[in-house]
Amino acid sequence: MLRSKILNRIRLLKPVIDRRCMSSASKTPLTLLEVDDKSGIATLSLNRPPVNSLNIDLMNSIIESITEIEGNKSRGLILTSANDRVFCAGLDLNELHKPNQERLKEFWAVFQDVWLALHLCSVPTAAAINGHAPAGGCLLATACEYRVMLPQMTIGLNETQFGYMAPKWVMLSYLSVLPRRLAERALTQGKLFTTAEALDVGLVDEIAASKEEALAKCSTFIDSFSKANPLARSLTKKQIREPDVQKLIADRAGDLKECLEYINSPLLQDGLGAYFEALKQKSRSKAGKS
Ligand SMILES: CCCCCC/C=C\CC(=O)SCCNC(=O)CCNC(=O)[C@H](O)C(C)(C)COP(=O)(O)OP(=O)(O)OC[C@H]1O[C@@H](n2cnc3c(N)ncnc32)[C@H](O)[C@@H]1OP(=O)(O)O
Repeated sequence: MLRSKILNRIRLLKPVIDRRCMSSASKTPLTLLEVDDKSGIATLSLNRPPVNSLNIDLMNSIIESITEIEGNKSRGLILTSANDRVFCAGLDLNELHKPNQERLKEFWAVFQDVWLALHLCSVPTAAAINGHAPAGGCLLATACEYRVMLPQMTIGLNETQFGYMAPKWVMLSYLSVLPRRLAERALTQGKLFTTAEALDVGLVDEIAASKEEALAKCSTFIDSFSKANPLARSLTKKQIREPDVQKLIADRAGDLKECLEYINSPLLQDGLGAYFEALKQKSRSKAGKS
């Protein structure tokens, strides 16, 4: 009785996800999903060159893969990148800069969905962070239960550096990993932590010398649940994560409204435009040098 009550409650908490993965214009798969026959662990690799920036298609592809992993009885999920320099560059700035308003609404709803899907994923989750993970990339990593990172990369919620304030639920993801005082300072500074700093403050759990080692450490973490009953484990995770999730689910429309106003404000658009242009300039001068 109690169990079915809890299950019903959890079902209500789960976002309704009814989207099919859309292929990009180039028809390359935006995510690669492999399930290891022996271990039963699924590895989901982000595969949107050049930097796995999160557009609607990539986020839908992640959601679809998570749904598949939950349905196919995988024992755990490892999130990683097919790119060996960048785990995920965060939200696709093309979606935020001078946006089409209808598309922006869809984009924000899918962004909320992808976080909810990963944050509430019923199987154990770990991120093998084999490249830089700024902003939305950091958010994906912190939605996972465990993080292993390669040396000499950066990770953090750097939104204030390009003029944005992260939404409350994005901040909560940080607060679930970092002590409050540290999270406040890092968020207000828009700090990007180096791998060594991230380990020091507990933003990542381990450092690995190679992607293979990171994947192995993530598998070991997932194996650590072998003695736990899967249903009891997933219900426990959801109960603990519920307060953060409820804040967003209870007011998705309010979050969307706030974000649209915020993104469309001229000051933010100007700041974002300058930031994006500087990124493009840096990329051009790098290409010129090589
Ligand atoms: C309510 C307001 C919204 C709040 C929402 C809160 C949550 C998340 C917000 C975000 O995620 S916004 C995105 C923030 N992302 C960043 O600040 C990262 C920016 N990128 C980088 O720092 C670097 O690109 C990198 C990830 C460290 C990789 O460096 P690398 O040297 O390998 O590559 P680059 O030469 O810099 O870039 C290659 C190519 O990719 C383009 N690009 C990079 N990042 C993005 C991006 N986020 N969106 C779109 N495009 C991106 C970059 O311009 C280059 O393109 P070309 O100029 O060569 O065409």
